[in-house]
Parts: sequence; C-alpha cells; structure tokens
Amino acid sequence: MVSTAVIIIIAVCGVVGVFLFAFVAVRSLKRLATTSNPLPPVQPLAHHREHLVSTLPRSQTWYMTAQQLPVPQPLSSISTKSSSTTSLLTSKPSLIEASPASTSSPLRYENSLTPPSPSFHTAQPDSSTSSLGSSDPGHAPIPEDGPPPSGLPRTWSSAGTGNSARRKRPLSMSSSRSTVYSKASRNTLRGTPHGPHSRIEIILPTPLAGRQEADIEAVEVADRWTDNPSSLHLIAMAHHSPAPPTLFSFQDTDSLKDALAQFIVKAQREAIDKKGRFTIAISGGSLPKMLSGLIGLPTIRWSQWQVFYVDERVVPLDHPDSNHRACVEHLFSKVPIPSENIHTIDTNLLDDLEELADSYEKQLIQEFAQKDAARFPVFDLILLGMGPDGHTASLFPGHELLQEEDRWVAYIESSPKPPPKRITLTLPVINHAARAAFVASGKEKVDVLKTVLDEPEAGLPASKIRPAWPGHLYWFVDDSASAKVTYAKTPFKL
Ligand SMILES: O=C1O[C@H](COP(=O)(O)O)[C@@H](O)[C@H](O)[C@H]1O
Repeated sequence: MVSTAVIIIIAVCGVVGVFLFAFVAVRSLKRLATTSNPLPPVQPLAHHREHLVSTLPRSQTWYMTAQQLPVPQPLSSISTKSSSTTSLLTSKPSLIEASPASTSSPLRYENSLTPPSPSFHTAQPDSSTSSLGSSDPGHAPIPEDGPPPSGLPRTWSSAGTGNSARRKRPLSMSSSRSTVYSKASRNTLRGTPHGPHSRIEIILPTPLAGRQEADIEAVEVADRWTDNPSSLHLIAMAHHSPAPPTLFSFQDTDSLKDALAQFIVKAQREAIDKKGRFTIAISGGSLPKMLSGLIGLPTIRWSQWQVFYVDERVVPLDHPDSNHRACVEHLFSKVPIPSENIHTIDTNLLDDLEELADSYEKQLIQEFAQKDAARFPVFDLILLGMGPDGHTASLFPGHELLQEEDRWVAYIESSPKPPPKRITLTLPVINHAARAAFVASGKEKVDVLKTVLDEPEAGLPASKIRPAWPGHLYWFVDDSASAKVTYAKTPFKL
C-alpha cells in the first residue's frame, strides 16, 4: 500500500512540473515571436486609400507613390499679377513677375449645400429638408456602371469629338522622371502598380500637363494627389451621378436679389472658414445688376474674394459690351474689393484670341493649381446667366465648344450673339464647381427655362450644367420666368 504522504509528494511534483513546462513554453514562444520578421508599420493613409479605391467599380488604373515622384519644386515658371492702383476699368498688366508662392492650402472639397437626390432626370429635389441641402455629401449612391458626369477626366468620359478651334499644345511633358504618360491622355501619370486596389490614375490639370515648362509644377500637383486623402473624394466623385438642380422661384426681382445675396454670403463664409479665400466666377449680361443685394453687406470679406469672369467679350474693359465693365458699374465700384482680386482679361492681347484665352487660363492656374490639386479648378461658386436661346457663358447651342474636354478657357470667334469674339470658361470647369447658380428673370426666359429644366434631353447648353458630385446647381428665377416650368420648386431657406 502506498502511503498518503507519497501520494501527496507525487501530486505536488506533478503540479510543479506542469507549471514549469508552461513557463518554459511561454518563454520559448515569446523568443520566437521577437526573432521573426516584424510586421510593416500601420499606414492609416494607405489603408484609407485602399479602402476608398476598393469601393470603386473600375480598376484599370495606376498610380505612383509619393516616394517615386520627384521632389516637389517651387512654382517658378508661372507668373503672377501685381497689385494695381489703376482704375477698375483700365487695362492692368496681367502677367508680371513671379511673386512669392502664395500660402498653399490643401484641397478641401466639401459642400454643405448638397441636396439629397442623385439623379437629374428622374429625381426631384426634396423640399422637406433645408432648401440648400445637407452637409453630408456622401448620400448619393455609387452607380455600378452609369456614365461619368460630363467634364470629368478624359479617361472616365467618352472620347472627344474633335474641335477645329482646339489650340495646339505640346503633346506631352518630359518623361525623364520614370513617369509614363498614357497614349489616351497626356494628362495621365502612370506609376508602378502597388497592390490590387492601388491602381489609381493621377490626372493633372490640363494646362499644366500640356506644357513642358510646367513639368515640375505638374508633378508637384500630382504629388499632392497621392498624398492628400481628400483627393480621393475627387476619384469617388467620378462615380456619382450629378445631383438634380434646386429651383428657387421668387415673386419679384427684389426678393430674388435678396435671397441671392444671402446665398452668396453663405457660400463665401463657408469657403473662407475652410480655406481663407473665396473663389467666384461671375457672368455678364443681365447678371451683374442682380448682385446689388451685396452692396453694403457688412458680412462680406471682399479682400478674401478672388473674382474671375465666366466669360468675357473681347473688347476693351471700358467698352459697353464688356462683362467686366457691367460688374464694375453694378457692383465693384460700390464695394471695397481690391482691384487685384478681380481677374480681367489682358487687353494687350485683344488681337490674338488664342493668346488671350491662354493668358486667362494662366491666371486660373496661378489661383487654383497651387492650392487645389485637381485637373480642373474647383470654384466655390459660379454665377451663370442664360440667354433666351439656352446659351450660358459663351457656350452656344450646337457649338463645337460644348465638346471641349480639356481646356479651362476657350475662345469663340463667331458668337451668334454680338460681340462675336469672346473667351469663356469651358463646360468641364463649370461642372467642377462646388456650387453653380443660374439667375434668370423676366418673361422672355419663360420658354427656354421650361425646356432647360423639364426637357434636359433637348441638350441646350444650360441643361449641360450639372456640377459633378458633390457639387450642386441652383436656379434663382422669378415667377414670370418659371411660369411654365413643371420641375419642382423648392421654398428658399438658408
Ligand atoms: O452674352 C452673354 O449672355 C449670357 C446671358 O445673358 P442674359 O443677359 O440673357 O442674362 C451671359 O450669362 C453671358 O455672361 C454673356 O456674355
């Protein structure tokens, strides 16, 4: 018989043995773990990018990592305007020496004025919410295979139809920096594939992409594309349908002017809060006099406005046909806006339309390409008019300029409406705005407004304004212009 003492001794030894074994096993495992290859560091930005890009339906794209791109250089070849003390109506030297690079602010493409419904043709605006939309731009669903919004980078849009008025540009930039430019588009940078979801394209601003001297600047822009997570917003943008426009109709032009002024003030405040500046493009024709509601408003920070013209007639700045002159008469002569913040055409180039359009494009590049790294400038607000024939800006029905996909500024030599020579922002530029607003009043617009809003398939130029998601289009009209429209009206509230 084994005594109880022996049994106790055996039990104690067994327990101690188990503990010793467990201790040794844990230590060995730990040592093994520390000598194996460490995991790569977590890269939140890469994960964010991977996640976003993986939600996109198409994957035939490529990208370069920030390390593969050349070191960004300061912008040197694009000149800037100097301050001018001359009258608002006299010609300013438009492109003078380079100034120190202005403070660069990263692209923040947010839009708190976006409405809920994603389809222009089928959906009607939801008037139950704020008439200026919600602050969440992410509610529009991603269509699986729908057509891309017009004006998006060429690789996502249908092939161009050719344009005899197209200006000649160098075909591509230097490719000496292990950078490949696709045959399909001189604006596309290709890099080494990085992973199954990392094959994104870098689309350069067209004016930069087309110029050898802008090579370095273009790559700098591309660099920010890869670094800035919000640029992915722009990629995602290509896969959303544009939102349906919001139609505000007012009893008379005075209430229209007041509401328009409030709307502009709100857009200005949001832009300045985010980026410290407000970029606006203004049309001519009847529009400037609709801006009188802005005069004397203490909430406007004129020194932070950067004003461009949606289109300009090729005439001296003090000519009665000049859109700039109309804006000065109705607004700028009555408010404290610095003259250098108003970007006029260079009247030294009135005899050379191509040069004139190029020089205006350079002004845009200077304002936008350094700060907003996108292929097209993203205006905070574009104010548009519409002619009785449905034209807007200097984009006329049936004109080949409606097919333009690359340029920021184009020219027209034979406008159906006098004067014949004009320059104009192109459709892709207008359709990249954060907000665009048409202003139309009077019974002479009644038929065309009905066609544009109720029959967009008729294809009038004004119907082609459909800012890409999450941008948004508003119509500020009076009741006489909207008398025949069946498109849903939204009560105005900020
Ligand atoms: O010629 C032009 O016409 C349109 C529309 O003008 P409107 O007088 O009918 O409002 C205008 O938006 C554009 O800027 C102008 O150059």
